[in-house]
Amino acid sequence: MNEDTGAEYLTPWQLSECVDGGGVGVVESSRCPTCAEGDVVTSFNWPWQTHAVMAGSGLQKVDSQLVDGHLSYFLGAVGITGLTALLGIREKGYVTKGANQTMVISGAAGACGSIAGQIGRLDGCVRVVGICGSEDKCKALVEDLGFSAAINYRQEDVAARLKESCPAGIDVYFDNVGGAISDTVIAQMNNGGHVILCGQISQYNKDVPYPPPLSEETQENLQSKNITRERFMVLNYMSKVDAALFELSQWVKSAQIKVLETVVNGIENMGAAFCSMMKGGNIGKQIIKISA
Ligand SMILES: NC(=O)C1=CN([C@@H]2O[C@H](COP(=O)(O)OP(=O)(O)OC[C@H]3O[C@@H](n4cnc5c(N)ncnc54)[C@H](OP(=O)(O)O)[C@@H]3O)[C@@H](O)[C@H]2O)C=CC1
Ligand SMILES: CCCCCC(=O)/C=C/[C@H]1[C@H](O)CC(=O)[C@@H]1CCCCCCC(=O)O
Repeated sequence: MNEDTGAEYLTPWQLSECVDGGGVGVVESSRCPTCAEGDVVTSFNWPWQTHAVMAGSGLQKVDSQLVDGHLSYFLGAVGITGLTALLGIREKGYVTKGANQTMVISGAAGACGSIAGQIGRLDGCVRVVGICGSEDKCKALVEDLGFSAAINYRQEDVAARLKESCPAGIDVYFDNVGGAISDTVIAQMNNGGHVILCGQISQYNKDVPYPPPLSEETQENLQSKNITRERFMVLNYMSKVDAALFELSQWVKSAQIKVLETVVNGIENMGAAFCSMMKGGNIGKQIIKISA
């Protein structure tokens, strides 16, 4: 929403132009050789409209069998969110089966975080601990998604609860939020650990570059313990997308990954749903359903 997004892959929304974001839908009629009526298509630049005329070149055709007809999964678990979780862990997490690793995830009950924790477990971490913003979210992580433990950062002492729930320290940290939560996690990481620098949502309203600068203490912690913390951006791994989507699809279909969504009906509720998501009103992927 800023005049300059600071990221070359995202252009700012313009006043008086239609807002856009990730979307999925069905082609109603087509004059484009690559899209036919009935095709299911997705785009990162889907206009917030009930109907739109879109250029075929900006649409990706998808196979609805990959999600057993549950089209919204193409925006979440079997889409950019699932890819972010899977490729983030595989490219930057260095998870190794049999290595007895503990993974911590911040923003753990959100779209990326809820999938990342489940993949951490499937890839071989022996403990997976989530940090999130409500008791309901903590309950969902442990009881529905199989996390080892969950910490409510709004009500609990995060440092003390991490000590309790990660008795062997932290080896891998999937960071969605940055700020004080991440400083606390990094302080308890083991030598040779890995931070997956996925996002820093707690800092997005500040006028700072990405990634936001770290405190001296946290920088010193990373250096002295030889912890890697490399920037991860899903768009840099497009050659791996097809295989990754197939893997995510298989996990979702076989219920090895459970998908959480918060669904709001009606285009008139899109703005409110977006703001709610930024404040933690969602569990899993925030979806707005425009029509069946
Ligand atoms: N690197 C990449 O390629 C990509 C990175 N991302 C990043 O992944 C992260 C998660 O995105 P996404 O899954 O879409 O969104 P989520 O579904 O996780 O929704 C955002 C969540 O962030 C949490 N949150 C908001 N403000 C704060 C805060 N100040 N401190 C701690 N938590 C906060 C809220 O949960 P709670 O109730 O727990 O506070 C909220 O539900 C973001 O940082 C995003 O930028 C996303 C896509 C690609
Ligand atoms: C033009 C297509 C963009 C598709 C990639 C994507 O999904 C980006 C999503 C951003 C969303 O619009 C808001 C965010 O928080 C997402 C990504 C932010 C990534 C954090 C920074 C990563 C980096 O630049 O290193």
